[in-house]
Formats: sequence, C-alpha cells, structure tokens
Amino acid sequence: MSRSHYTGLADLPHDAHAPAVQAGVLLVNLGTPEAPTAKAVRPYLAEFLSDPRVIELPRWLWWLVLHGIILRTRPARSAHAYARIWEERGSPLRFGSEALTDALQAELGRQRPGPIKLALAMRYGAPSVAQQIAQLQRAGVRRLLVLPLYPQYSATSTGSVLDAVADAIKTLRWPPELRIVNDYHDDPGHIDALANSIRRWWETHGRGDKLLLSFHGIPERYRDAGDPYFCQCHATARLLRERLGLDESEVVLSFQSRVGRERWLHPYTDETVRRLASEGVKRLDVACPGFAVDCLETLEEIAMQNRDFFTAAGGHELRYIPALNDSTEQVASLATLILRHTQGWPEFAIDYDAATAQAQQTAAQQRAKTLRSDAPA
Ligand SMILES: C=CC1=C(C)c2cc3[nH]c(cc4nc(cc5[nH]c(cc1n2)c(C)c5CCC(=O)O)C(CCC(=O)O)=C4C)c(C)c3C=C
Ligand SMILES: [Fe+2]
Ligand SMILES: [Fe+2]
Repeated sequence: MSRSHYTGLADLPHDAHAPAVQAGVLLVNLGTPEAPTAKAVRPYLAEFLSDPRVIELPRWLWWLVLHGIILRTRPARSAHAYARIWEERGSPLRFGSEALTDALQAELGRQRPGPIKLALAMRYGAPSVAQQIAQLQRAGVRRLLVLPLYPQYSATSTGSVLDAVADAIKTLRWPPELRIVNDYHDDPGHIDALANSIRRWWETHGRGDKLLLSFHGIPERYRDAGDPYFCQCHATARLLRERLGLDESEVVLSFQSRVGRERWLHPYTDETVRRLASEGVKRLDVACPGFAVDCLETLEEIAMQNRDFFTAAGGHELRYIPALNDSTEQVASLATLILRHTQGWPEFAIDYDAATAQAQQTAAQQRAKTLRSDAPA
C-alpha cells in the first residue's frame, strides 16, 4: 500500500497533491497599539523602535536612546494622542486596514471568481507576518503576493516588511512561491485614485488656497545613504499635481512625524503650515498620499495638531482630505495592481486590459452614485 506524504492518507499514491493550489495576497501595514494607554503603547513602541531598520545606530547607543530617553516619556505622550482618535471600533489604522482588506477580497472575488485568499498582517504587534503566512499556508496557499501598504519604498517601512517575510520563510519546510511589491509610488492607477479622491473631496467642500502634500519623514542620513524614499515622495507629488492639472505654485510638499533631535527630511510639515499661514494662506487643504489608510499620523498630527499650528499662525482653516482607505478608488487601483503583479499565476489568469477596464468602470459608476447622493436634495 502506498501513502501520500502530502496527505498522510494510506490509500492515496505518493504523488497525490493534497492541498488545492491557491494564490494568496498578504497586505501588511505598520501595526498599532492594542489600547490608547501608556501600558499598551509601551510594548508597541519597544517592538517598533527595536527594529534596526527603524533606528540605525550602533546597538549600545540605540539602547541608551531607546531606554534612556524614548521609552521614559513617549508612551504616555503617544497614549494621549491615540486617545484623541480612538473609536468604539478601536484604532483607525486597524479597522481601516481591515475594511480595505475585506473590500479588496470582495472586489477580487468579483473580478476573478476562484481560489484567491487575502489576509492582513501587522509589521509590529498582531497578527504578525509569520502568523498570517502560516495561516494562509494552512488554507492551501502555495503562491503568495506580499503587498506592503506603503506606496513609497523606504528601508524603514517596506524594507522591514521584507525582513519579517524572510524570517517567516526560514521557519517553513515548504514555503510558498513568493512575489513582493516593492512600491507603487508612480503606479498610474494609484495616482488616478489619489487625484480622483481629492477632486471628489473638492466637489463637495470647495477648493482651498493651497494644497499641501505631507509625507511621513525619515532621518536625512538614511536618504543620503541611498534610501529612495525622498525621491519617490517627490515623484508621487509631481505626478499627482500633473494629474490634478495644478501648477507648481499651487502645491507644496512637506515631511511630518519626526522623532528625536536628528535632522529629518525637509521641509518639516509643522514649519510649513506656520510659514504658509504667515504668508497669507487662509484655507489650506492637506492630503497625506503616503498613508494608505488613516491613522494617528493623519487624524491627530495633521487634522488636530497642525490645524492648531495653522490657525495660531493666522490661518483660518486647515482641512484634512482623508486617506484613500476602503474607497472604491483605492479598491479598484489595488485590485488592478494585484492582478498585474500576479500575471502568469493560473489563479489570476485574466486579461489584464479587460480587468483594468472593468475596475475603472466600477469606480466610475460608484463615483457617479456617490456624487448623486452627495448632492443636496
Ligand atoms: C523613529 C523613527 C521612525 C521612522 C524612521 C518612521 C518611519 C515611517 N513610519 C511610517 C508610518 C507610520 N508611522 C506611524 C507611527 C509612528 N512612527 C514612529 C517612528 C518612526 N517612523 C513612531 C514612534 C510612531 C508611533 C506614534 C508616535 O509615538 O508618534 C504610523 C501610525 C501608527 C498608528 O497606530 O496609527 C504610521 C502609519 C512610514 C510610512 C515610515 C517611513 C517611510
Ligand atoms: Fe512612523
Ligand atoms: Fe507622530
């Protein structure tokens, strides 16, 4: 009698393929604390800031900085900030990423009925990259696309997700076939999604005097060592400006969320909003195209802190334009991106042009519906 080593079942031959071959997509976002309290924020920050990709210092100096400075004061201060944006449903980064995953699963199911499984992992905290890859393997996934939810590549964000994937793979006897999206900062579908969502927002709220595009910062030292993040942010901003048909004087780029005393990418967002106010800008629109879903850095730092800086410096109104989140624009553009990056996989065997056309049509219909329901009765 023969026994399949895949199934362990005695009545199947050795070459019986037990797991149906499935394709999986793992979305990865940064992670967020479990509660808006110093007690819950501390282990989150400790894990995040222990990542050598995030704080690049000799380990002895890193240990002094982390334990001597950051973890003494920051958990309480960050917890206070988280408390301002926490909802009944929890942390916006978590429920926003979950909603996006669900909507993408549904959209891919519509476009390509068949065995495609999506999962969401958090780089720090739970569920981890390793847990979710193991879970997908148990569900029969043998081909995996990893899509970090960071449009621009940075060693500190995307690079760190690659580390987590590599570590997870090391523990598996038979890892899935792997593909990884490095970045999608200039993807035409993504630029269209950003432009359409900003236009849609202007259709209901009117346009401000200037549009500020604020990206998360990194230390300038990392850029000088070769991190492409700064240049990719500039490329996204230029493509978006061109897609919106605006000229250079109408759009400003800046970098937010710096930590510590080292010089980070310039110009800083807080200094920029103050400068714009002092130069006479009254209504400032701010979008954060580097964040796929809203989080502490957009909802608290931009829509609350920087709004206060702007009005204190003489501006009238800072209006934050929400991230793409689970909008039809984002779902359509990421579905198309996934189909493009999985070309050649039988589970995704699909005419790419037809898929793009259908995604655009779905987005256009949804947009028309939204505009009708936004219109005054
Ligand atoms: C200290 C170094 C940090 C680097 C480098 C960094 C890069 C970086 N971060 C994001 C995206 C997010 N960061 C978020 C929060 C956050 N970031 C840092 C520090 C660095 N980030 C800290 C300490 C925190 C925690 C909050 C705080 O104490 O201020 C978030 C939001 C998380 C949430 O729960 O909502 C995101 C998203 C990118 C894309 C990036 C590099 C390009
Ligand atoms: Fe960050
Ligand atoms: Fe911050």
